[in-house]
Amino acid sequence: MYRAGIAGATGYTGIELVQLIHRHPQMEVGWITSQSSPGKRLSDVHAVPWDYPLITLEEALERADEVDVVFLCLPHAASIEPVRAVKATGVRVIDLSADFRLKDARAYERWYGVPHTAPDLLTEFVYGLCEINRAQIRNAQLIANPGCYPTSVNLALYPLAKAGWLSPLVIVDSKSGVSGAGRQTKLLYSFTEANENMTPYNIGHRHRHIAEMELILNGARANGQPYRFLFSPHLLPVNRGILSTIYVTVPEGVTEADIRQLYHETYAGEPFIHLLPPGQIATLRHTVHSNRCAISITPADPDRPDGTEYIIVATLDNLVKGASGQAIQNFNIAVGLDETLGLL
Ligand SMILES: NC(=O)C1=CN([C@@H]2O[C@H](COP(=O)(O)OP(=O)(O)OC[C@H]3O[C@@H](n4cnc5c(N)ncnc54)[C@H](OP(=O)(O)O)[C@@H]3O)[C@@H](O)[C@H]2O)C=CC1
Ligand SMILES: CC(=O)N[C@@H](CCC(=O)OP(=O)(O)O)C(=O)O
Repeated sequence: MYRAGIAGATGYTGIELVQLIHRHPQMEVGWITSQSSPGKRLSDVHAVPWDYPLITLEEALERADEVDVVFLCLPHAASIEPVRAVKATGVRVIDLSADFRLKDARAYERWYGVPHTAPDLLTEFVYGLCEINRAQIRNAQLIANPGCYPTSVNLALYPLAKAGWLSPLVIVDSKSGVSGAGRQTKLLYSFTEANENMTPYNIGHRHRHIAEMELILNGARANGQPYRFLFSPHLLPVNRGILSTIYVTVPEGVTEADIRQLYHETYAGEPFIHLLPPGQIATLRHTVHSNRCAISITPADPDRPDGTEYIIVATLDNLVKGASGQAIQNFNIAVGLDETLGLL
């Protein structure tokens, strides 16, 4: 049995991890932390039947060697020092924050607005996008779990980028459920503000998740100019789920059948990629509460069979494939378990 420590277990990704670990036949909870409620029990904070004691992060780090893996479910910038402490014990780390996703400290500072205090560790982390980086994830000690929006966009576009069929300007329109913002009290995320409304935010070339799209999709491209991303996220009044609508133009002569074959070949045998057949479009219900990413491919104009414009729609659950489910998948791959354990 593998024992897991969860830092930030009272947050949305943390409580999701606790639930997933309870379904996992070879994992159990070691210790869990809270910033504001140490001394209480998990069942005092969440409506769950598990009353693990909540301890401080400091105490947890002293007990890092009691577990086989530490999941860090902390706000950005709060993971950096804990990573140093856990790394020194040799225990595996899966960081759900963005602190170790980028390879370059300047990019981190540009997108996150603060200098990175452990730039030496950035290149030691593997970017845990399971379907794309599986080989590097095997046996990795330090794994940076991807962001929720970029998981949807990168899985949706990776086949096109790798084939050199992705147009240089990538326009992405995404919607996220409110849990994507974490368990916070900002007015924008209150029920009365979010409900019966839809709010675009950080639209264009402003959102920090563009850095992860650049990392994976520019990395997949064999040659040519880097892609330019226009990415417009929206706050959608549902609890969970991400839907990304992506507008692409493929080269002349590439047919819908070619594109479908490319996606089927790229994702052959992938347990968590659901490619929708012609005529179907991915919806939130295809993926909420699952670790799946659903992808649909739709020619833009039904009257132009030789048209080159397509709309790719990708959906996932931001707390599962977009966070804690992918973290478990990463753990399974890293230690050599069947990667679907606890996730089906
Ligand atoms: N929500 C989502 O859909 C996704 C989130 N992520 C990333 O995962 C991480 C966690 O997100 P999420 O679960 O939503 O966040 P939440 O705000 O819901 O939870 C944060 C957790 O961290 C604890 N905490 C807060 N500040 C500190 C601190 N300074 N030191 C130690 N513990 C602290 C909180 O404790 P308490 O509340 O008990 O005080 C809580 O347990 C973030 O980096 C986020 O960007 C990634 C993908 C998707
Ligand atoms: C709705 C909402 O606010 N979503 C968050 C994304 C949350 C997330 O995934 O954070 P990471 O950066 O760790 O990936 C946002 O747009 O900032």
